[in-house]
Amino acid sequence: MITVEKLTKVYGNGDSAVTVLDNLDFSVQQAEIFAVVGPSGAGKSTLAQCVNLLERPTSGSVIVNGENLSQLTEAQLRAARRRIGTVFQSDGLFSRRTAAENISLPLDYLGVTRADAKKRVGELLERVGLSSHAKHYPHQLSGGQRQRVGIARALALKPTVLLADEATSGLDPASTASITALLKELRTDLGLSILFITHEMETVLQVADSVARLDNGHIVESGRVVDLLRDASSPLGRDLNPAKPALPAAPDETTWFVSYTSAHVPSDWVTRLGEALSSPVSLLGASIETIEGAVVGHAQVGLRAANAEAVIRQAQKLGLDARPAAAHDLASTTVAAPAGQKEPVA
Ligand SMILES: Nc1ncnc2c1ncn2[C@@H]1O[C@H](COP(=O)(O)OP(=O)(O)OP(=O)(O)O)[C@@H](O)[C@H]1O
Repeated sequence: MITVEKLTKVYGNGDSAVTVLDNLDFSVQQAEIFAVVGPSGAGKSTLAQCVNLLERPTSGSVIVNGENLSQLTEAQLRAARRRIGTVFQSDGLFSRRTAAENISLPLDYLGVTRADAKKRVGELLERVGLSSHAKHYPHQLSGGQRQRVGIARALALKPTVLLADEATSGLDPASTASITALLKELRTDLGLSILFITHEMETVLQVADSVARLDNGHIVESGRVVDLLRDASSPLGRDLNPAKPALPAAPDETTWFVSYTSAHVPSDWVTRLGEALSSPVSLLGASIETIEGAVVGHAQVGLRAANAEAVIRQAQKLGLDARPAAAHDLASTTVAAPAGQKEPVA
């Protein structure tokens, strides 16, 4: 488990002091992937460096499995860092060493016997699905495979927590999907606490159980991904699963934005809503995901003459939040409905 308490990092002093991280508080539970997402300059790299104590926080604590890293001496810190596996954006592999030799490095450094290192490397290669690539050099591997080797190396000393700093940045979508799938597998099988730092919002949805948005050194919003997606008023929830292109509503219809706020939305809710309103409901577009076994997401529907309060009430009964579509609900490629149709028909 990783706990970050009132973590603050200030660079420089006096007039030139810059507060890059301001009082951050969050924790990553055992068997949880916690993403920190933010734009360039938000403080993500600084956070990563403070978590593995390559940078000393100005104040606040980083506690890993009950041990406050910020209070350790340099020697104690070197030992503590071994309990944190780190995966970086660029895999950082040694080009003249094979995949197996790269994975073996932390074990060699610790003086593990050859036989034990060989056995452990074999297990790790299997764990990341690269047993048949043990003797390949980095240039003979794809970007995703190199990153798998990087992950295997990060796991060599059996850490309980894993820090993934832009681990999928620069990978193509298929490789990203395979790395996020591997991280989820490791979380579940090994019970790892994984802190996943990224600027890629779409990857957060694929990988994370919980997420915090870092902006200008502050955590501006955080929560479990599934809860944020079910909260129709959450900007982060909206950004995690943005509206996709949808059809425009027919001239006699108004576009409504409908989001799943409950775990029990019936799969035939479009039909049921139409029946309850005694008016057909046209499905114009939808973005539905399954997270933690529950369906979450949103849809745009076209509604004909219907009382707005009745729409909201009937939708609520189905576990949905319904409101007339606002500009941010409509993807940029949507052909907007004529201006007169923005208000619900009373
Ligand atoms: N050593 C330093 N001295 C002074 N300011 C720094 C230092 N390192 C980083 N900063 C500043 O801290 C802020 C956050 O930088 P950081 O690299 O942590 O952001 P980031 O979210 O990782 O951005 P990116 O995604 O572009 O790497 C920036 O304004 C940066 O200029």
